[in-house]
Amino acid sequence: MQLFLGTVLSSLWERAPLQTFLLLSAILLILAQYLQRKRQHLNYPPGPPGLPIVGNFFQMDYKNPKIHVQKFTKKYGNVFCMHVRNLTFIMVTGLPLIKEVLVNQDYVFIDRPHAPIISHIFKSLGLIMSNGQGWKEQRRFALMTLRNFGLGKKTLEDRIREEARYLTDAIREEKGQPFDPHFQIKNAVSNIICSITFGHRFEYHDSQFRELLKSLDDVSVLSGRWESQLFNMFPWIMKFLPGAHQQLFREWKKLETFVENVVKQHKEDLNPEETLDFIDAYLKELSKDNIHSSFNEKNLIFCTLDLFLAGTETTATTLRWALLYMALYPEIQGKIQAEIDWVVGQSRQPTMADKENMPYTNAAIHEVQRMGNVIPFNVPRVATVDTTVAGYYVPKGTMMMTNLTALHRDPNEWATPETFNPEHFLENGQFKKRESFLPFSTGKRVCLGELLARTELFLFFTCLLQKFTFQPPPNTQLSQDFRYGLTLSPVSYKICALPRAM
Ligand code: HEM
Repeated sequence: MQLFLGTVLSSLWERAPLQTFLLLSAILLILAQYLQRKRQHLNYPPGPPGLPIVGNFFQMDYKNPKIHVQKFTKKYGNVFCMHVRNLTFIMVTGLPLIKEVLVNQDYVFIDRPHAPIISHIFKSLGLIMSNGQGWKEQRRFALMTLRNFGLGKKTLEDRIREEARYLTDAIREEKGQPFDPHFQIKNAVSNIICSITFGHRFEYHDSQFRELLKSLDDVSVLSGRWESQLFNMFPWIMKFLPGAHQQLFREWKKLETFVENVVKQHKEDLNPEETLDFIDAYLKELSKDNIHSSFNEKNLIFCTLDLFLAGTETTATTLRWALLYMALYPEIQGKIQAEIDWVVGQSRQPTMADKENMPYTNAAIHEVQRMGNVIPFNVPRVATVDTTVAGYYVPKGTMMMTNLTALHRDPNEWATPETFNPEHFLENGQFKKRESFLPFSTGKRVCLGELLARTELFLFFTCLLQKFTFQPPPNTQLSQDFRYGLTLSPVSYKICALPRAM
């Protein structure tokens, strides 16, 4: 049949290429409309009509997805549907619907989708992209081990404060001259999760570790490229074609090899009497020899990689936004410094106990997270059974995205949604929690590192502002431009860190 069609088409093409092209386009359009009507008939959420095979691929803005998401939300409402080849995904907007998906129907949407690119990189292992019993076991173990290594306790707080001292020393070395704080911040943040997982920190001048952080950065940027999205559609072709996705795989492999070597070293040095870090704790779990559990060496490597990736990228990006906003809003920076001086002074480092006496600083950190919005559409979920959302039919296997961007910029919720304004989190001078603020998501799959991230953000931020005033370099206009990847991050910028007079 295919051969017959192919022969007919090629002879038509030879005789009348233009007419054949028009005929084919008309057939494709009719087919697209037919599929669209079929979807409406089944009460699928509305959405832009797509082309056969490629679906809505060409209607998406890969550099700034906010643009097409905003456009389609305006046109089709708070639940709209798009598809790219055989992947169908739905975007929900607005707090009630986000809660419906992440909280009320948490067990329906508990799993992650297995789009080709996700399966290729994460192999359905680890913490972020695993599902089912394996995910439950790994998440429980990771949470317990993080607590055993000081999460929520003084020991980890002291570790972060010590790292903040290294960071302030490194920034002081810049002598108030313009510099890009990207890698110093990334190194400092990464050292916290590295000391929990690998058992040690890395010097800021360690060129090998710098290379690794660069790979992490590349992984984040390259995942947002259109070639990586094309891999989701045609993995069997894209596997052989050059492009950003191939570099993404190479950079990820470098990270994987690094962790494999660290695990190998830990196996050689393992002392049954001592558990020094996450890898040691996991190796001991492996020695329990429960063949039915999800604990195995491959999963150890992927859990460690996930902690390294998630524990570095998001928090470091948030802190980069924080310094940028401080330089852009000197008055707000001045108020935060006044609060730090009043509550902490200059003779000691800030501690977590200071937080409750520092409502303005706490509000400013929340505002950095609202404006920075580092995970704009949350990490995707998938419907594990057929269900309905807002009355629309959502079949099993549909990818579900939750629109945190619209939530964090909702003009009905925030007085000045597009402007940095810590007052959003204050009431009568006291810190006020906001329901429409979900940077760590919510429900059973909420960010596993939320407590760690909050502790790091507060301590790094206050320690830096205690010692420096951040300013744009002379005659320079700092921009709030961003780049999309695994996280939404500011484009590289240079800044001056002027030591504060003591
Ligand atoms: C400002 C910093 C951070 C932000 C904004 C953030 C945000 C998020 C979000 C939105 C999710 C998806 C949750 C969902 O699907 O509902 C997530 C998942 C996750 N985060 Fe974070 N995160 C941050 C820091 C961290 C840190 C420091 C760690 C390190 C321990 C971490 C580890 C994870 C892991 C392992 C997951 C996957 C959880 C699962 O699927 O069960 N995150 N994070």
